[in-house]
Amino acid sequence: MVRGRVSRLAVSDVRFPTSLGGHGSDAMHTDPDYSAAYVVIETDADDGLKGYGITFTLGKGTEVDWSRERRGASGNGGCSQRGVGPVGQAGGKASLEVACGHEEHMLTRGYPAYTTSCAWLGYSDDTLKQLCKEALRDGWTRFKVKVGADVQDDVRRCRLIRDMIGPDKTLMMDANQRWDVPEAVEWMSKLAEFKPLWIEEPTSPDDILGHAAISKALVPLGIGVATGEQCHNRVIFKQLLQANALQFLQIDSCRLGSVNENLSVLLMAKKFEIPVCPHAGGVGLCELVQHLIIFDYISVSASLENRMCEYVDHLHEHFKYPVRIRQASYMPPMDAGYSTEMKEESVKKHQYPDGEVWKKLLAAQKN
Ligand SMILES: C[C@H](O)[C@@H](O)CC(=O)C(=O)O
Ligand SMILES: [Mg+2]
Repeated sequence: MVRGRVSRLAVSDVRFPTSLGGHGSDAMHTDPDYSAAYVVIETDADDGLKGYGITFTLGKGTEVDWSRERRGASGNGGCSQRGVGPVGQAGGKASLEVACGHEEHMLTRGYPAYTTSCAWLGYSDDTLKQLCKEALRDGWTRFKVKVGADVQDDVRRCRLIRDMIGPDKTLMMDANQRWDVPEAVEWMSKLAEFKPLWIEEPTSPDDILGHAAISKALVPLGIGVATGEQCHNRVIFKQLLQANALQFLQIDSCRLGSVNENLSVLLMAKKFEIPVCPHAGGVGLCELVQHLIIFDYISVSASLENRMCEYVDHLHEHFKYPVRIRQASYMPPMDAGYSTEMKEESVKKHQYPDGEVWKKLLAAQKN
């Protein structure tokens, strides 16, 4: 039920200097500062009802989103008044019981995750080894490594990570759109010995037929194609599915405009029997997408086969309701809402360019 009317809208340009540590770096984005256009919508409701929205960017992109949101054009973020949807609305006693069983599974075991935190492209070999060691100790069994800038370097780093994690753990690779179609096939034939489950974003995210050609060429190597983190609407996903262009579908909670757009993609993936393995990380993407993927399991796909959600171990401390990871799985959020709300103090400190953190950094750069 709607309570109150919108009385104020505040947009903040929030940036985190992740580039300083090489976090988030890949073949295309060598020095990203994980950032967000963060929106707070106030209402005149008696109980002080507020909504929160977020759009993830790599820094400069916030300027674009910021001006759009001030004009009221964006709807990418989630207003945090809803959590994982009510289970068992599918109708009938049988489906209600199945949904309750799946809900129970989530509550006890959580939703399986993989980590990207060990192997950003800008990390040294020593950092990669150390982070793999720690991740294995913490129970991680699925790992993603960034590739695509230099093939010899990729061979070395993939060998390193495969040696660290052993032959039985799952390895994924992510090229962040760096290649053209023939290059993607050639490059992956050189990395096939490391047994990747998928190559992610092998080429331009808009090249649907290119993805289809790569998918076809990689079948004999046992490598799937994953994509979706840059797909901005359900029509692109529809065409990717129709063209057999992907074997793993990666929704992104902020890139797709609204929860509804995400839900329609979940339904299409179910129809085409393609597993959804969401993109996450960035600023708040893990917090948001956990709701969607747990909903997918309970109410849409009802399967965990070949499914996992990305996890990146940065910036959760800035959220009021951060994700909870246990044994490499997302434990269902227990608070109402879409987990979008950031801590006021974090927003204040990281405002660009006037927050405390940026004032210091920008002054140091001048000297
Ligand atoms: C620039 C981002 O860090 C990007 O590398 C993230 C990504 O591709 C992923 O997590 O997948
Ligand atoms: Mg990616």
